Parts: sequence; C-alpha cells; structure tokens
Amino acid sequence: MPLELFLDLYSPPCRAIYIFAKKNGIPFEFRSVELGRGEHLKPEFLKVNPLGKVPALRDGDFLLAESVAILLYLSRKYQTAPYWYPPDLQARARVDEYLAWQHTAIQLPAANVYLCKSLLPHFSGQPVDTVRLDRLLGKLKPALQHLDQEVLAAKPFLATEQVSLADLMAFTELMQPTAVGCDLFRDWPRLAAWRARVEAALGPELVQNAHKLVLQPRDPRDAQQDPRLAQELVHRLQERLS
Ligand SMILES: N[C@@H](CCC(=O)N[C@@H](CS)C(=O)NCC(=O)O)C(=O)O
Repeated sequence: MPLELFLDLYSPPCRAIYIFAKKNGIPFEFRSVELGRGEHLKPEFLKVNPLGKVPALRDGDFLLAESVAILLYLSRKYQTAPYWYPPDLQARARVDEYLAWQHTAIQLPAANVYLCKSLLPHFSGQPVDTVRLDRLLGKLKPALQHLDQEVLAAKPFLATEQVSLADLMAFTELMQPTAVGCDLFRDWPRLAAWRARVEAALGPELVQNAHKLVLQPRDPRDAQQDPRLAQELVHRLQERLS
C-alpha cells in the first residue's frame, strides 16, 4: 500500500505537504478530506487523526498528524535534497527554530484572518466583521515585521541561504489571507521579494496548482447544501475567533 496523505488543499499546512511531496517525487495516494463538507469530523477520518485535523499521513499501519512532523518524516524517509532540512548542526537548528516559532506567530493568526475574512462569511451568510478582521490582522503584524526587517535583512531565505522547510511552511501560511484579499506582502518589500524567490524555487506551476482552490471564490451554494453542518461550522468558528 503506498503512503497516504489526507489533505484538503484549502489548508496551508496541507499545501506545504502536497508541494513537498510533488516537488520531491514522493509517491503518495491523495486522500481528500473536505473540511467544508465536515469530512474531518466523520468517524472514518477520526480513526486516522482523532484530533479531526488535516494534514494526516498513513504509512502502512503508522499514523501521523501535524504538518511539521509529517514534513520531517517524509524528508527522512525519502532522503530529500539536504537544503530542505540541512544536516549541518546550526543550519538545521535555524530551520527548527522557525518551525517551532511559526505555529503561534504565523500559523494561528494567519488562519484566523482567513477564517474571519472568508470561511465565516461563507457559512454564516453574514458580511465580514471588519473590526474583528483589523484586530486579527494586527496580531500578525509583529511576526511580519520581524521577518521583513530582521530575518530577511540578513539572508535571502528564512533559515539558510537556500529554500528550506521553513520557507515552504511560511509561504503556504502567508498565502492564505493573501488569497482572500488580505495581502500580507503589500507593506513588506523584503517579504514580497522573498515570496517571489520561494515561488521560483518551488516552481510556479506547482505553486499555482496547489493554490488553485484557495485562489478561487467559494460558491455560496456549497454552504447551503447541509444547513446543520453549516450551523455547526459557524458555531466552531465563532468560538475560535471570539
Ligand atoms: N498545527 C497543525 C494544524 C492543523 C490544523 O489546524 N488544520 C486545520 C486546517 S488548516 C484543520 O484541520 N481544521 C479543522 C478543525 O479545526 O476543525 C498542523 O500544522 O498540521
């Protein structure tokens, strides 16, 4: 049985894994888990990841969640090019440093901006709460400033002189609000130049392919197909964003 990856390409950590697997020629079965259809809450998927979150991996009878753990597992199992996760002690520590920092500094606040700007209005039918959106964007600012004015003032990529897992994770996360009209790169010229470098290193076609879904406007009719699910998702989103 080939390795299985449980993904929804609306999700930034899923796109990081998808791009990594494709870019490195890692063979896998794409197991689609559509968050917008509540598939992550179904018993079949909860057997794969009891936390009910994507991405997840199944390799034989080995199950793994968390994007960073999955990327490291794939890089080790398939011995991918060293620049992704460099063997040098201190270069590797720089990648580790970013991957540890990004969970609360980037992943969480960027996801909240996306949920407030796109997913909540989609499922609730209500307009964007602009006061809440501004507050959530403000929470991202210190991290964007740090990347633009400190990290990228010293080197071309986030951890080393070459693209690494740090850049891959950051790229897909920062694209999430950007894709729905909250351009996180606009005020940060070094970050904008870095985005172009990362896109070139990953391959524009692959990047485009992975981001196709999130760059398209959602069809409002999708949200009305299962009103009970929509209500449940709105409740969860309101709780998370309050
Ligand atoms: N820290 C986790 C985050 C996983 C996560 O929150 N995934 C989101 C999609 S981006 C999800 O599955 N959300 C469903 C839910 O929370 O109900 C990782 O990087 O893998």
